Amino acid sequence: MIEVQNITKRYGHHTAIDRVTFSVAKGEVLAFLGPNGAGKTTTMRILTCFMPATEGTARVAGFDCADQPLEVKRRIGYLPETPPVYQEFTVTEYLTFVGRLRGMAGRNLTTALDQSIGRLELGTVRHRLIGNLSRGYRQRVGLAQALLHDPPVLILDEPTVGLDPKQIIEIRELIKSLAGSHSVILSTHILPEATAVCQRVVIISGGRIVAEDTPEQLSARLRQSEKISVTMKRPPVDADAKLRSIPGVLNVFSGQNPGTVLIECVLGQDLRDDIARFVVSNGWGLLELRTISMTLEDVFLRLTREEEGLSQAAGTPLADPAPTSQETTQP
Ligand SMILES: Nc1ncnc2c1ncn2[C@@H]1O[C@H](COP(=O)(O)OP(=O)(O)OP(=O)(O)O)[C@@H](O)[C@H]1O
Repeated sequence: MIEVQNITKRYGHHTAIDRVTFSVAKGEVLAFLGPNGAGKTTTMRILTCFMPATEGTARVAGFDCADQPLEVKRRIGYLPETPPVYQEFTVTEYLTFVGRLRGMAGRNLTTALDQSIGRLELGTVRHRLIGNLSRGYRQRVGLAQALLHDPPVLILDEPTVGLDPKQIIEIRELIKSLAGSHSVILSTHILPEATAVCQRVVIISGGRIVAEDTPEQLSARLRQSEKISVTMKRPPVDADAKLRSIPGVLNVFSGQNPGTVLIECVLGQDLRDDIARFVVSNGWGLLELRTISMTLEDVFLRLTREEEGLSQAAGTPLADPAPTSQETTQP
């Protein structure tokens, strides 16, 4: 339903997104997860035909976002980060206005309005001015306008930001209820949101996709990953490279504490013995060696710490991450 192929967007000399590729199937809810400035909004704006990509193609329901924007927009409901609501309108006035912009009229419009108001539980406030509504209700009005024309594709940019916990749960439940009948991209920087609501997660950092999988697979890989933290008294400058030569070692990351490294090992192999012998036989002074378990959050942080030297190739699987010199060894 959504096909994004190698899109790059440059603002002047700044590359906001770099060869981003992903797809969303019919009825699937995809989380687009990344820290601030990762390139989420830029990607959403290209998909919603707000602006063109510098390179690459984006297609929605078979239509090209750059060449067939009207066809694309007909099939998309978009909730930007700040809901595009007019404070001076009542909820009904505003949704009627949006419906007319979408070419709806008469019975069609009335039915769509009632459905949308019912779905978002806006009945009690439908005649109130939007400017007098709480942040949560305004967000619901924003969602109501996105759903009004019952589009097959929904693009929601940080839909729960600024909501209270009860409202967050309600909005998440609503998004979950859209799965199956709608293809949804949910942009978020909140990891639990991605795992709670979505069937698949794309992690973007520094404008590049650094991981893509189901939340279950991401978690499972981490649970099964073998991670060993080693602290040495006298490691040589090339200790990382040397440790990487031990059979079964996938990657070695330098820790923030001098002398500490995090070693990632092949799944299912306990290399503590090999590593201990290697360090001791080289006379590096073994001070501490322990296995650590990384949570999904840890890996998300590592993958998204682009300012700290991340150099992952796009789509690199989590089980085989590229080394970064800034890795911490704390779980
Ligand atoms: N109009 C613009 N001109 C120049 N640079 C821009 C523009 N819009 C975004 N950027 C830059 O592009 C990068 C990606 O921004 P983008 O807004 O897409 O990130 P984001 O993941 O949506 O972050 P946030 O969650 O903070 O909105 C950032 O470095 C940002 O400063």
